[in-house]
Amino acid sequence: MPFPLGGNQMSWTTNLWILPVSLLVAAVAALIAALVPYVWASRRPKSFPPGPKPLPIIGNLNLIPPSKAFTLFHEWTKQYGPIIGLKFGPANVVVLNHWKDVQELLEKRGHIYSSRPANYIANELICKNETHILFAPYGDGWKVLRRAAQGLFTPASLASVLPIQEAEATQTLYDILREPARYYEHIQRYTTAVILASVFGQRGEDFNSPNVQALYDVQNRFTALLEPGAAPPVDGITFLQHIPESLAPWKRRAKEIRRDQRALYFRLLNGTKERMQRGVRTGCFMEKLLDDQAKNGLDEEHTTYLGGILMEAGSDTTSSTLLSFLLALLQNPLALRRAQEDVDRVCGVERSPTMNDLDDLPYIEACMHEILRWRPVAAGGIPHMLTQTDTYKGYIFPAGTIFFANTWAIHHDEDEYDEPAAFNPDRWLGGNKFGTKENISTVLPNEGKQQQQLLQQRKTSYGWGAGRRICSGQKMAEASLKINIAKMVWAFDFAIEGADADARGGRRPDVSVETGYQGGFLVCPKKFPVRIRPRSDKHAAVVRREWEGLRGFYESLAA
Ligand code: HEM
Repeated sequence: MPFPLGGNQMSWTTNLWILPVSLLVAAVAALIAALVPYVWASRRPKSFPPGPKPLPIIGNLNLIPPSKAFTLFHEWTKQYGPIIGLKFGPANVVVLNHWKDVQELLEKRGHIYSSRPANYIANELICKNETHILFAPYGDGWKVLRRAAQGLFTPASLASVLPIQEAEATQTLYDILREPARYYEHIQRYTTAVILASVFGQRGEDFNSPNVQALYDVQNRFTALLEPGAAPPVDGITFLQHIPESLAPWKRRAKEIRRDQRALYFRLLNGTKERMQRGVRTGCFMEKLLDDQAKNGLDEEHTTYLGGILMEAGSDTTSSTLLSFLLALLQNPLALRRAQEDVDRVCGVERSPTMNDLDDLPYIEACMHEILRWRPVAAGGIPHMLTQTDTYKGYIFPAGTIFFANTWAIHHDEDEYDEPAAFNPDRWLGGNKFGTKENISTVLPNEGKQQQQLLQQRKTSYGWGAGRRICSGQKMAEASLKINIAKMVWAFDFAIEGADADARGGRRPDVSVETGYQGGFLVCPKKFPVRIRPRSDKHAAVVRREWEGLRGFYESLAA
């Protein structure tokens, strides 16, 4: 039957030609119809904060680099001010670059600024059923997970983890003494081993241990898949979610990550369960979680994932920060000497620092604050989503707007900090609680009440996020950072590889966040050349002796 277009005088060949053209026209019309809502949605909303002009459909995505966008946003503050409004396709995005706005919005108005944006790959393909506390939307599911997680972070639980953190830091010194060239892996091992022991009661003896390896492998693949460009923009242009798996390699990758992640998390949980069945308990967090499963309202799946995700959240965040610290020492050798004076004053050469010493080590504390400021590990912030329309400083933020607290800009603000690009722990001394320029954070009596209140609520670091989603593991991470910083500077001299005694010459490492750091979601230095030597034979002997003394402790944990 001829195609009824153009009358009966048309030949059959013309009809055959018209058929595909009309199909094409219909397809193009359907595509245009499908895209119209996206073109419409990529326009800037009314009274939105200033920002670059968006393009149809993609909005400002053409301007956003695949990683380290936080430095670009910081740069843009000169043009647009501290609150920047952007369009990521149809999504409204606001970047907050000043701590005061983070405090006013994410913190004070936390009841509406605490959800997470849709993340199809993380929430629907990899960690289904709201099992991932970091990605879960604000609501009952997240609240149950958060409440259960808090069990690990009560003062009593945190105190019970301190001996593990100290023991693992002692092993890290021993590992670095034996194999200084593998310093990077030894530090990565430390953070995973602490969570393996405190959460699962299991041992992460070496970076090559199967569980440590499996964690970093799955974690790296997971974060790589979430990087912009690794998959089509399925959260903005949602019909792309329906691409069949045979045409979507990213779906296959997600499936494989899910398979390997589940295998690891269930293997760990089963290991803990088997040990409990044999009547052996280490007091780890999973034991409590399994005992209280009914009370916590967590099923097997959510219990397993909570443990696994604590390991994810606590591993490369803390290790990347410690690695940045070593890099910083190469930029500022004076800070190393000052830190060594601090620990020597308290410990001498007979023993390395312990948890009990930390309150007497102000320079070590200053080093921790400074490294969190200089190289905040989640520098661009973890996105928060607004759940109802809000107004602020004359702007209107529609419900669903995504907020980033740009920690990089907050902590590199030249109005707040002297020479923000320099690693200088001294800025935190002399009672300077925020490491800021003189007097800038002082609460003045003649200041308005609201301003006074704001200054009183200021956080030392915004590197832990803000509001109801603030990092649950902050206290645990701080203890890890301080004990490792204290022990490492006590035991070793860190210098530029190939340099003379005054650290002149040699292979200068690249400290630039742009070029010396890996791409990706977390700010982690690339492996850098560093010469690590024990400060003396005596220091080396103490490191060996202290490690030997802890053998029994390590053996109490399952391999
Ligand atoms: C230097 C180390 C660490 C840094 C800088 C860090 C930073 C952060 C940041 C920025 C967030 C997002 C906060 C927000 O959305 O406002 C976060 C969330 C979280 N962190 Fe950490 N973190 C660290 C270590 C840890 C450790 C050791 C643990 C646990 C063992 C942990 C557990 C969590 C959890 C469970 C969340 C999810 C909170 C939620 O969405 O409700 N973190 N962390």
